[in-house]
Amino acid sequence: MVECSDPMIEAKSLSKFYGPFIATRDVSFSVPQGEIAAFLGPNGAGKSTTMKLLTGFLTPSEGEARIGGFNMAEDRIKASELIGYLPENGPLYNEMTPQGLLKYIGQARGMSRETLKQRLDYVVQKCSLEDVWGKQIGKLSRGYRQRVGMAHALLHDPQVLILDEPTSGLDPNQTFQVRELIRELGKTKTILLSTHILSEVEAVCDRIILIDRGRIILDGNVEQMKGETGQMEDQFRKLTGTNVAG
Ligand SMILES: Nc1ncnc2c1ncn2[C@@H]1O[C@H](COP(=O)(O)OP(=O)(O)OP(=O)(O)O)[C@@H](O)[C@H]1O
Repeated sequence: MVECSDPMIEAKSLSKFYGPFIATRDVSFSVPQGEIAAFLGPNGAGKSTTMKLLTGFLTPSEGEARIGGFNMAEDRIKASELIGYLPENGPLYNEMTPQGLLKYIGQARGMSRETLKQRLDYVVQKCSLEDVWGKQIGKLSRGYRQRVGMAHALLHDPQVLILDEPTSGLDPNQTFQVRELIRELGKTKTILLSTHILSEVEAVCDRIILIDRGRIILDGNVEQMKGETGQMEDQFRKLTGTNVAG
């Protein structure tokens, strides 16, 4: 367990340019230990790009990503060990089964047999994977693939979770279950999650970071996000000038 006086998640002036196109510009925020922060913004605002920069899947054009005080560019292995990352669409190995994939990942991470068994039991139960444990991932529904991705992110019991639309593709029962799981995990972990479901934010998050066209336009609590009308959707529309994504 890293005891860290620095923020657990820190974006410092992160910019990502694709040729002349600016995906993110000067994105700065930090999430302290034990906080659940929502990362909101319209489609194409730069949420996934920022999450990929924070997790080291993309290299920033400018700026710095820090996890648990470790600079992702300089201490990538130490920083990565602290992170569980649920990417937007996989990557999952379609020809493997959840059982095969998660065992393989646990072994690659150097887990002992006993620890791996305990962690597999935990993620199977928490992510409700019993029914699909031996099926090919490529043949699973979107919701089940999402749950395998969540199990992948949780397997090594990381201190920091970066979850890109964790409830996307889930039915209402599963959405409720994952929300409860995130709430439970938030008691001990630091979480940054992106979502388009504003009710979810109110239900689980302490903090809201809103991005639009690559720039942070609000960083505050739920009350600040509700604004004058007391409705997050109104404030979202007002600040981003677009329709609320559903
Ligand atoms: N490899 C790339 N090359 C060029 N442009 C890219 C690339 N990857 C992302 N972009 C662009 O960067 C912008 C930000 O994309 P990003 O996926 O981060 O948005 P997002 O906020 O996660 O959107 P969504 O809510 O739709 O998932 C978009 O305009 C996207 O088209």
